[in-house]
Amino acid sequence: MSTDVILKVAHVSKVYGQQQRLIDKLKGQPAQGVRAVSDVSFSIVHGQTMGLVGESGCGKSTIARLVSGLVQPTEGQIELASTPGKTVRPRLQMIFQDPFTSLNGRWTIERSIAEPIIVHGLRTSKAAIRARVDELLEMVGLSSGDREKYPQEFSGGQRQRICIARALAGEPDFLILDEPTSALDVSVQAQVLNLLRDLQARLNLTSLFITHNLSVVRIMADRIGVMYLGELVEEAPAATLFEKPQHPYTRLLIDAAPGMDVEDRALHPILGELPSPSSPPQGCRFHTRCPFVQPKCRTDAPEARPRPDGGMFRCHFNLELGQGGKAAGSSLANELSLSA
Ligand SMILES: Nc1ncnc2c1ncn2[C@@H]1O[C@H](COP(=O)(O)OP(=O)(O)OP(=O)(O)O)[C@@H](O)[C@H]1O
Repeated sequence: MSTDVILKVAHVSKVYGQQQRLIDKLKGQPAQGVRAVSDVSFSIVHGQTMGLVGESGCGKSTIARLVSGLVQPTEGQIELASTPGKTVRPRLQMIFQDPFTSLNGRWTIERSIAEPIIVHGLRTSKAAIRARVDELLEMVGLSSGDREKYPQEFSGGQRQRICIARALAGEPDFLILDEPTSALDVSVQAQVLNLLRDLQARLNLTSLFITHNLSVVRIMADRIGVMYLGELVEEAPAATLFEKPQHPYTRLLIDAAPGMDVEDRALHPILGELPSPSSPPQGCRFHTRCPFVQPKCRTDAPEARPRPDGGMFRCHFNLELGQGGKAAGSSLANELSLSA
């Protein structure tokens, strides 16, 4: 692995529940598994954030669980390295969606934040641990006066700040943030995102940021991966992905997100229903909803193709803006065309 690659995910797949159910056995049917993640590859270099975006059920949280080691891949490899210059085993911390269940309600804030410091032996004396807890509280916009309080005494946004302080207390080489602001009031989301952006820059954090919100991922990530039915269908630097999406699904998601406000919480629904991950369509998985579908798409699964910016996309065709540009009232399929 090159020196500054912290996370490398190579051809990873995850099938849940592959054991044959009795009912299927009696009916003579094969075991049915949910292929939650299929042949996903990406890398994250030191100091960068990769955003993973996609509709509910596309496999984002499964990627988080695979990277954190909570579940094992059915196929493929995941390698995690330490920050350049460090010699200890790489450390990973997670920040979850729900700050209400992520903290132990019987522990003071000080105990919650001090625990990773003690477990990893990062400070040893009582005074040094306390000083570090205070420093972390200040870093996330809270104060040393909050040390003796319990999680119940804080609002959702404040609790998420405490979860962030606790995650940073372990001095992780890698952070996974799984929908860290989705459970918060809209007014609080932007504050927590601003804090995370500030910390990213100050601490040169390396992270995987999972969200179903396109505007959030645009603000937070250096690179973005777009997932559809367990597959990474496009991956590219954030700026160029939004400028020139190559996969029809990415293009439709961007087009369907008016205004791109942080408050704009969910991905806007796009045409058609999401097929079941237990029986994904043959050929290109997106063909049942693609406005540009061609006969080949129904039979052949597209390989990953390179983008000029070093990213990749999985489509047999090239997406091009039509001659007339964006005409009012016309459908997306009329504005864009595919070329082989
Ligand atoms: N433990 C499990 N056993 C069986 N199927 C599972 C399990 N966990 C997830 N799945 C299935 O795998 C697919 C991917 O789920 P996953 O939670 O990774 O998606 P997601 O994109 O994170 O969705 P959400 O945003 O709703 O959490 C879904 O069809 C889900 O029902």
